[in-house]
Amino acid sequence: MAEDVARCEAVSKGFGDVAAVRELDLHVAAGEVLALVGLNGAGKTTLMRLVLGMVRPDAGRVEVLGRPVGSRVHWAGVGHMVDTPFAYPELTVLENLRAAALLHGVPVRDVPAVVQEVLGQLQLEAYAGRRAGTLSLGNRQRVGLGSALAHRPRLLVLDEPTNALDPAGVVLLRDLVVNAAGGGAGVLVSSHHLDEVARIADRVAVIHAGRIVGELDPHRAELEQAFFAMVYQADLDSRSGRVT
Ligand SMILES: Nc1ncnc2c1ncn2[C@@H]1O[C@H](COP(=O)(O)OP(=O)(O)OP(=O)(O)O)[C@@H](O)[C@H]1O
Repeated sequence: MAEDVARCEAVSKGFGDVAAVRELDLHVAAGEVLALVGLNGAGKTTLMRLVLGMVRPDAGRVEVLGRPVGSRVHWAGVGHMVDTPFAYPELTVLENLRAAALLHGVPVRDVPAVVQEVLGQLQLEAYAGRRAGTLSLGNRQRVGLGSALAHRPRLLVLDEPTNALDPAGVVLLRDLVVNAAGGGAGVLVSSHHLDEVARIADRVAVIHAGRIVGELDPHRAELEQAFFAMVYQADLDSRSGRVT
């Protein structure tokens, strides 16, 4: 069985009186794409930020690449795009990709080839010399994805990576995610687009009110209907006191 590249055990995180993530268990195995779907405010971003060590859990344990977050996680083995795609606005696209590769530990001699490959994969060649701050949101998202992927991470965490992409970008992303998993990476990706998720995910976890309330088979028909049925049932269970 493939090793887990990310693992959450009974993880909780609150903000004031909002329980954003509640006693949540999750694992992502090497070579699989796990999609996280949920309504607005369900806890997707918070969960990803917990996995990436960007916020500290109130309770529970998060492990990345076999190490508890908070200890010596090999972060160079992780790639992510969460929240607004990160890019240094004053640097060009090429310089941003170079910086990301170096920061993620790509050996200096390999950086030019890695950057050229990513420019090609994300069809950013025409923008290589443009300052990132002058790009459209979709192209910044492509740079963010390139920065997350260039070093071939073992764990890839992408929060709604398609939200600013055009249809061509969506197709590119799909291929990149599937290829990353094919190469052995574990991918945790959130999305609001169930159709899109069905094309790339091995498993689909439904998060609702901070909990994983079930998994959907991405190959089943009527995925949307099954999603809403699961969310509705979770609300009923919670009201009837079966889940607090
Ligand atoms: N820094 C914060 N301070 C206060 N509340 C927060 C903070 N971050 C998240 N929350 C709250 O936690 C809950 C979960 O938010 P989160 O952003 O994780 O949801 P989401 O599933 O990613 O939503 P969306 O689909 O809208 O992006 C929400 O009620 C949100 O308002």
